Amino acid sequence: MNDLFQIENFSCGYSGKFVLEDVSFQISKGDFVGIIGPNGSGKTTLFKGISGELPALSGSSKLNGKNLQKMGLKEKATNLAVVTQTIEIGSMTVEEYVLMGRIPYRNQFQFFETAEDIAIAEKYMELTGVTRLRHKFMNALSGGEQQLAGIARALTQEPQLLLLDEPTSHLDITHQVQILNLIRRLSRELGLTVLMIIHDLNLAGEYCDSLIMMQHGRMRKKGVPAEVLNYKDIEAVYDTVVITRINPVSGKPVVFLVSEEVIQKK
Ligand SMILES: Nc1ncnc2c1ncn2[C@@H]1O[C@H](COP(=O)(O)OP(=O)(O)OP(=O)(O)O)[C@@H](O)[C@H]1O
Repeated sequence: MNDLFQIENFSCGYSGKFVLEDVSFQISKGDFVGIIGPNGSGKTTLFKGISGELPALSGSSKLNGKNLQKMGLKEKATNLAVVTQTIEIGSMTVEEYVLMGRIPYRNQFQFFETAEDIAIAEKYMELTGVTRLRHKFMNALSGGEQQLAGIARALTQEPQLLLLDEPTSHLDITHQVQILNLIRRLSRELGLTVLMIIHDLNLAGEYCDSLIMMQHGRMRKKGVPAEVLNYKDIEAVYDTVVITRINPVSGKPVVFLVSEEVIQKK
């Protein structure tokens, strides 16, 4: 088996109350998996469970067979990187912020970054398009620019598993496509394994190898985009009328919304 990540019968929540229940799935190395589902369906809670921010109420999540909940901080940080929706920025430059991704690799008596650390940070700043912002303070960036710097830092961590919570929510279409193309490429070429929460069903369908659809804190469906993005499941989960078609160029599913006014005229 080449599963890099396995989560089994996993449940977690807040103040000991279940929010996420009995989630099980596996991800192979190099797979790009999207998590979709309506607001409040448990997507971010799942990430908090995987990263160990929330304790497991039952079940386990394993990376390379090792229980993530039991991993030490340093070991976890060299294996797992998380980009959350809100970025803790403080007053530091983009370059300093991105270089923080190398901290887990420092030994006990090392206070400064190495030439290798700098080269790795440079590479990912370039790939994410933030090199031109390197001397700017993080708190002087737009939401989208902060998001790009957050992704640059997570990639600089060179994790095996990358968790991205809505990485494109503040980005214009140029940067959405640039970032998703980059992640796609890194997963194909370097074997980076990615789990990404994404609300845009069309981007999810276009870019992800497979999708996990969440509903009421449970996993409703998992499969390739064509299996998951069908109108019956989408309408049941989102309580919204949709039409699905196939993108004539990519062959991937596309979801159209229809306004109430048009539905009433039909
Ligand atoms: N800190 C918290 N304490 C208690 N309940 C919480 C907390 N954070 C989230 N919840 C609850 O857990 C449920 C799932 O929330 P979660 O943030 O995982 O949803 P989500 O699918 O990521 O939603 P969204 O798409 O809006 O980001 C919601 O009902 C939410 O109110």
